[in-house]
Amino acid sequence: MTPMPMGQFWNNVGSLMATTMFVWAIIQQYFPYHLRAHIERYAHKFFGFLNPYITIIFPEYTGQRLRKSEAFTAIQNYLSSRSSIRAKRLKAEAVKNSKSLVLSMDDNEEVIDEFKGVKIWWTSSKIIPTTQSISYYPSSDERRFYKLTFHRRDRETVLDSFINHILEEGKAVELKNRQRKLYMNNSSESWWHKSSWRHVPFEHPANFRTLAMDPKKKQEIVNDLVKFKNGKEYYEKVGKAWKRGYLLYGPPGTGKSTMIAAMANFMEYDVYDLELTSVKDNTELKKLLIEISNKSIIVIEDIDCSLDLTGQRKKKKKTEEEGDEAKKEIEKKAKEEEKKESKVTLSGLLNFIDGIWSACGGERLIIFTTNHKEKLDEALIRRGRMDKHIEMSYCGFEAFKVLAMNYLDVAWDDSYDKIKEMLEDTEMTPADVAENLMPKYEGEETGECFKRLIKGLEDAKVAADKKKAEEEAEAAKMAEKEKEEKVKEEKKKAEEEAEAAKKEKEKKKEGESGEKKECSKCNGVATTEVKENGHVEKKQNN
Ligand SMILES: Nc1ncnc2c1ncn2[C@@H]1O[C@H](COP(=O)(O)OP(=O)(O)OP(=O)(O)O)[C@@H](O)[C@H]1O
Ligand SMILES: [Mg+2]
Repeated sequence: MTPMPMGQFWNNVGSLMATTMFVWAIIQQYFPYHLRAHIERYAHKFFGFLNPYITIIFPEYTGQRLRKSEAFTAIQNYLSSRSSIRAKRLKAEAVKNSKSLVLSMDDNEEVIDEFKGVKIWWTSSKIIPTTQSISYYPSSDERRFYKLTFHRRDRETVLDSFINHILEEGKAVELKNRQRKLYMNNSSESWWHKSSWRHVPFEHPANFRTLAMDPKKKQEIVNDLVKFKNGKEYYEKVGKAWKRGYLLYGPPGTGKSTMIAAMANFMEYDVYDLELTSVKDNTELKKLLIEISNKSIIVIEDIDCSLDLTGQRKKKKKTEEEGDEAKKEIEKKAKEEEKKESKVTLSGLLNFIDGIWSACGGERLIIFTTNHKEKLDEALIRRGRMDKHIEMSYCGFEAFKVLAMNYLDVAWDDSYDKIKEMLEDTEMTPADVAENLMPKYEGEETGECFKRLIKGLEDAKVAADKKKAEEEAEAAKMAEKEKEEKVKEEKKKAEEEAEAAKKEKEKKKEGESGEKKECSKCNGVATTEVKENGHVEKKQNN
């Protein structure tokens, strides 16, 4: 048999395709829906019989688009190392302080992979819905996916070992290229954002070595973090979600935010900085929670100022005195403000931290910071929600030694004993100590910096003493005022009592003179006094 010429072959393929498309168009036009479904099923079977290739789809999101699929991310990372060799259109992303680029396949690209002699095709695609629906979230309908195609004779190799291989490799690549990120939540008004979080690379240089605090306390925190990081099995064993809450409290400038950054660097976690005031309501809070990845720190700074978490909304101001127009205007403004105001409640936040949803994903730290621990609701900081309470306090001598090393590169010297005494005597935040220690011009001497600190401490002491004296004077004034008030009150009470006694006496006197009159009336006849309806009647005795 003579082989078919190439031109004729392509002619035949072309006409076959044209016929198929024509037949399909007719079917779509004239066949009722249920018949079409039957035809489609059989057509699939028929083509499946002819087509020896199997495909597996890995969509980007799982569970009704709530969570990003781990498999998708792993494949993305795995392919990033492969596509640089084979794909022609690549997407580039800078990682690790922009020192290297990670390349991944662009949409609708294909790469050919090989594993144990088996040939595999990867395609990256996205489906853009054809329906002209009007949506607030135009881009959120795009569905990206990876398609894996292989010959059916390689089914075992692919399903049994290749898929495991890519997941492991993908995770390894992710670890290698991981650029940690700092996330912030999008305002609920910015509906055009696909995700609820935006991010920038996390590049804070803080670490536990440079963090100034009592070394024992610092070591305790480090031990706690290490225990948490290695605690996957332990948490499973005790049936607890793999998360831990820290409450950092203390005056401004004592290193709470610095501690968070040091923790993130130590644990190699991403940081999610949650701004509660821009979260619309509890449902949105849950949505944010679901999108948070594992190995992360969720931070809510200044929790006492974030929201009115008692569930009480601001009371409307009285507008009675205002004119009608002004009243309407004020009401309109109040309504607008209420619309903008976050409706997140305390119970919503409690559930966010320790509710059923909080167990979606693991290996998470939740950190609250506050300047006023006493203002927080008991339920919010109970163990289980905030497991460890860490007080960040004023700069002690140990903390000072760390700062001196950080800022001036000097170890402790006995000649500065004065500073030690002063630090014990004065309350100065590490932020202030650090600022005093920092050289102010190129080549400034260490001694100069210490002198500045001593001067700063002296000033702080004078200011603190002055403040204390003022407070004491104020307290004495208040006490004096209270005493005066008390004396006044007692005097008033005594006067009132005297007045009441006087009135009573007069009443009694009046009563007696009345009785005497009656007696003169009854002229020696024995009588009995009977009180009836408030009237006094005299009845003659029998
Ligand atoms: N314990 C500390 N160790 C090292 N540096 C510190 C420490 N505390 C404060 N600092 C320095 O002071 C600056 C302010 O500290 P930080 O922002 O961490 O304070 P904070 O407690 O978060 O304050 P606030 O309550 O106002 O948010 C930091 O930039 C840091 O350089
Ligand atoms: Mg802070």
